[in-house]
Amino acid sequence: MNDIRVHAVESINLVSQDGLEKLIRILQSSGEAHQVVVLAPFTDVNLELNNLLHVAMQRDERLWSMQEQRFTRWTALVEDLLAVPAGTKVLDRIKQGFADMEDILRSIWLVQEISEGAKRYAGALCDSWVADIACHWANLHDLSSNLLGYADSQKKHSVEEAVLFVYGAVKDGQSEYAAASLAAQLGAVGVTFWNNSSLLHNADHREVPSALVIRSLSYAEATELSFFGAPIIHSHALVPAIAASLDVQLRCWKEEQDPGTIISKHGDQIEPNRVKGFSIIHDIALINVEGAGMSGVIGIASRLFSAMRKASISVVLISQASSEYSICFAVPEHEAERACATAKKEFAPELEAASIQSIEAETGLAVLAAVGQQMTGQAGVAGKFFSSLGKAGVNVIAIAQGSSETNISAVIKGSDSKKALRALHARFFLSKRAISVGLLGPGNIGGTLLQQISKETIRLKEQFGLDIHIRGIANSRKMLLDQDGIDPGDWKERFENEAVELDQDLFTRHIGATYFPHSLIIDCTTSSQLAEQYVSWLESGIHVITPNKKAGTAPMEYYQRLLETSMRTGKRFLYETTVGAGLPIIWTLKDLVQTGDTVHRIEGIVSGTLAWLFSSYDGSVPFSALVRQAKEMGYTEPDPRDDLSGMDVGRKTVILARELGYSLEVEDIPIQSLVPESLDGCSPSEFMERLEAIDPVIEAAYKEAVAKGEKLRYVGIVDERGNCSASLKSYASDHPFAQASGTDNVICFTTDRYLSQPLVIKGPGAGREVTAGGVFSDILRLAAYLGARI
Ligand SMILES: NC(=O)C1=CN([C@@H]2O[C@H](COP(=O)(O)OP(=O)(O)OC[C@H]3O[C@@H](n4cnc5c(N)ncnc54)[C@H](O)[C@@H]3O)[C@@H](O)[C@H]2O)C=CC1
Ligand SMILES: N[C@@H](CC=O)C(=O)O
Ligand code: NA
Repeated sequence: MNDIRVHAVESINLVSQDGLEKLIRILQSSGEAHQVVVLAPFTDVNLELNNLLHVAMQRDERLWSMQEQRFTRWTALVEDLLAVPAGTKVLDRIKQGFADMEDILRSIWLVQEISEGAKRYAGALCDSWVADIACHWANLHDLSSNLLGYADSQKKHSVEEAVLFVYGAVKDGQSEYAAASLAAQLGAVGVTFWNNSSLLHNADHREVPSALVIRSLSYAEATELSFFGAPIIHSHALVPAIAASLDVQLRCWKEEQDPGTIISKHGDQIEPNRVKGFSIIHDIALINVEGAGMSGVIGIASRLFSAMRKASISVVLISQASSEYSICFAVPEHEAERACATAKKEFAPELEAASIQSIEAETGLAVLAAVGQQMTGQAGVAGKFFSSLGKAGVNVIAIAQGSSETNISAVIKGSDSKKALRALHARFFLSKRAISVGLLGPGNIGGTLLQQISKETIRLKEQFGLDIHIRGIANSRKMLLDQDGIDPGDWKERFENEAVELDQDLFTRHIGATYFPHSLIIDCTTSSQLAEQYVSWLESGIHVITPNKKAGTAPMEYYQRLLETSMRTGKRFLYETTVGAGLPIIWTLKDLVQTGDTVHRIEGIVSGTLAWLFSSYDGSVPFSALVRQAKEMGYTEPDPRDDLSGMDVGRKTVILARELGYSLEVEDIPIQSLVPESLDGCSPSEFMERLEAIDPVIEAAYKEAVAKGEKLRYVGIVDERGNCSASLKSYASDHPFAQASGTDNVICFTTDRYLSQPLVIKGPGAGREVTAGGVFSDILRLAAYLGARI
């Protein structure tokens, strides 16, 4: 076998430096020693040429100036691209070509008619210039090249040069057929079809953005997909390749590095998926022929379809009930009326005799097909296909399975086609642990979480099959939605440019899309209004993860409903970071309770902000200045009054007490506020401006503690009876609380098992990294529930 590969380059602009450079790169990286490039007329060149011929036919005086402009453009191009002497030779040929063209234009002008021959000649002339330029360019880049007209190439059985450019007499769209035929004739190893639009995906990637590139197909699968409207594959071009058992590569010019799809004899056995792809034919009508008198009568179907054949109506799909009471078949919608009329004419006697009752067309439909040779005889594929459609609420109007069993087809409403494709794609191709994620509040924590996810996405997918698709991000005003996923490493710019006004319902519906195996909303806000939605999110199948304390401290009635809904629906509500940020507080407590320990008392420093403020404050820098720093560092609540008022600590103690089964409300517990009354009612920004008012209060408390040789610490307590409190205390310097530094939280659990020596958890309890890390752990915990082996 010759070491030759034939390339068909369709609709690709080679007449530019970028185009030529890319071509050389591609040819140089191709493994074969000899390459044949079959050029198809570049559409723009073609359009310009057609226009010129028409102007000549209309005897429009502008013809000659147009021709002059073309000449200037072509010569400038050659001068730009090619050095002397190669350039001079090409230029001479172009000059000669323009002289010939002038003769052709004059003859058209005279006879006012454009003959096919003139068109072909002019087209081939342009192609030959493109080939000439490309050929010289390749020679200049150390690829020995030659060019040949298509007719002459038909006599070739070997290729000597590194690259042979074949041009001319190939109509647009047919270069692939010509290339495949030439490849067969030359005994090439394969043929590559280059297109300029896209790679071949397992579903239309404009409708299913997460569609994947199909890597291998058998001839039968490729033919079937092309019949069902898959772009890129032209089944007629496959014919010579199939006859010669050639491998066919489908590649995209815009994605030079991607190896694309290989179509080969045994291509169905390479990829593990039994279903290779989904395709859809839009604008279909279903013609229903119904009548009790058809049952058992021989020849009805054959009369019907031969009538369609005679009328040249292409029948896309046929489905007949086994009762033979009805036959329905799909035709292109624009043929619906003619198909009905043809059938009515054919069966006029039967209609008259009422043995056929009706022949009617239903329009606005689409045919959806699953294609894959390995589906054959596989129980369950059809079940999965139809149950996915059912779950997505797509009504199946008719069903057909090709006798080759390479496809299963369903007729559905055209308006359902996007929904159907997405549902099928998710079910057949997305990992079972693909999660549609919506992030509310891309601030300190949410923003850092996105960074962390961005760094780990690939590893999580490879290691655990966990496929995180961030499909929505929203702040309090705007939202960014994306079907496939927003790159978490690059969300900010997209958010700034593309985000639209926030529509909470739309956001939730988008994240909860049924065609994703799992959905999750991460609430990184402090919003109570959002916390009130958790129950409905869980009800609609969306898991919830949050560092927001508002749901955990909502009125008991709602809180209990939330837990009950999570239990009943199996959708998770995870909130580890609501106490002690990333520290494992909630899960430790749950473990103690669930393993039968009795928790008597929880006492601790649970505010990272207050911990940092009191361990940093020594009177040298005003307390207010430290508060500003704490906010800068991302320790405080969005409104730092939530920390300084003790409310944040109060909320955390309530969350812990509720874990122990106590029923209580935040409003009912004593909380000591450090915020002077004068600052209570002002706005958050005004509060920050007038923060100095807090300094005397703290200074006095600090001096008092120092006088006793103690340190100030703000602590939360859940006592033996479940009473909670939050207050500022002072501790002797050998007390574990006094020794805490930075944002350290220190939480002591006194239990039956940890009685004389309480169980102590200590570590940073606020900050962007640790908190986002804690939220991320909750995501992985969720993934583990969903079956990931993490
Ligand atoms: N900062 C920390 O160390 C810790 C924070 N948390 C909690 O994490 C949450 C987030 O805190 P930060 O990131 O520091 O706050 P932040 O102020 O930096 O970010 C909050 C984000 O929420 C958005 N937002 C507010 N209301 C919204 C709404 N209704 N819909 C959509 N977006 C809305 C804001 O636009 C902002 O993007 C809070 O609940 C906080 O209590 C929990 C543990 C530690
Ligand atoms: N502002 C809070 C953040 C964590 O919940 C704190 O300082 O602890
Ligand atoms: Na925690």
